[in-house]
Amino acid sequence: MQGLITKSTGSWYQVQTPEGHKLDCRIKGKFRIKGITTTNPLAVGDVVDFEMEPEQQTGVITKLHERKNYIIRKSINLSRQAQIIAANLDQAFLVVTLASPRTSLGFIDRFLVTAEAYHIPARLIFNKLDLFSDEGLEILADYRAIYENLGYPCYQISATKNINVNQVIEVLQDKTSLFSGHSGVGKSSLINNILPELSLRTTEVSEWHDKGMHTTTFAEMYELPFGGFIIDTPGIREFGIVDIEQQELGRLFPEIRTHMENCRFKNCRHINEPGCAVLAAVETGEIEPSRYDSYLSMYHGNDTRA
Ligand SMILES: Nc1nc2c(ncn2[C@@H]2O[C@H](COP(=O)(O)OP(=O)(O)OP(=O)(O)O)[C@@H](O)[C@H]2O)c(=O)[nH]1
Ligand SMILES: [Zn+2]
Repeated sequence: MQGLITKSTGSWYQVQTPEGHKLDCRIKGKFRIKGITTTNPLAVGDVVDFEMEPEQQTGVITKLHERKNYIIRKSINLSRQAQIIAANLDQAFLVVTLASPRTSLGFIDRFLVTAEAYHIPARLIFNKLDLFSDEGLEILADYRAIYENLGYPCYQISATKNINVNQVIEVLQDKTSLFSGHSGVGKSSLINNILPELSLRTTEVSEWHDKGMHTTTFAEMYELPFGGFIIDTPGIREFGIVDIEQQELGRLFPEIRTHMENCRFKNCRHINEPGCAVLAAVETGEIEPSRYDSYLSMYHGNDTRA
């Protein structure tokens, strides 16, 4: 039988059947991804085959279907292992606030670069619109201009005052959408607004806890009544990209990607090389300084690893 993993603890997986039944499953055998070592073999969004365990209410996962994409984070320990957060995503949202808490442009850029690396369309949600001063609204307009020019759709909403949330809902239908963001930006408020019946599901979560399982660091998937799924990523502070070569980093910035073809040297790092078209575009303002700063900081971050 085929199913979709909607919840995971690392040892137990909740699998949803096409009929909507949910079943706790374990894994049989090994599931490995070529090229990277992961702490968890399967994640929410994975499509799997499973069998019922004889005389049990539980199942055994026997096969992982090929993933369209997946997103990982680096493990907290130093083992260079990665944790798969979710698989088979259609799009990823970052919930951002300009104040309490303030999301930095660097953090936004890291999220976008990660999404680019995994070929996942990304969108930005600026939340707590009701709290914005006139000055705040100007900053917001500047931020939107930066990211919309790069092709990332932006939304300005209030999750609790229900402003423009419908614009977000409109792009969720029949898609699997990941939601991420700093703690306190209102991600839970937004998801509760989108899925008012979620309080019903939180009961399920506590039942799950009674089994002695930890859900805190694992993403969770919720089905939308109008088709599609949303994936909440609690406790995930930052995504990581495993094995991204420094040479490839520029390609993950759309505006660097368009200029780098014109650099004098094929292996230009866009740092201080003569004839660098990227540096020239930073000079003219065609490339936003904050974006270029993010490129440099990520480039050097990768440098320390090598
Ligand atoms: N004024 C205002 N407050 C909001 C809005 N959205 C969320 N909040 C408040 O911000 C605080 C944090 O919201 P949460 O939804 O818990 O934030 P979160 O991002 O899920 O945070 P974690 O649960 O820690 O991951 C709460 O006090 C919310 O009521 C908004 O649009 N406007
Ligand atoms: Zn260059």
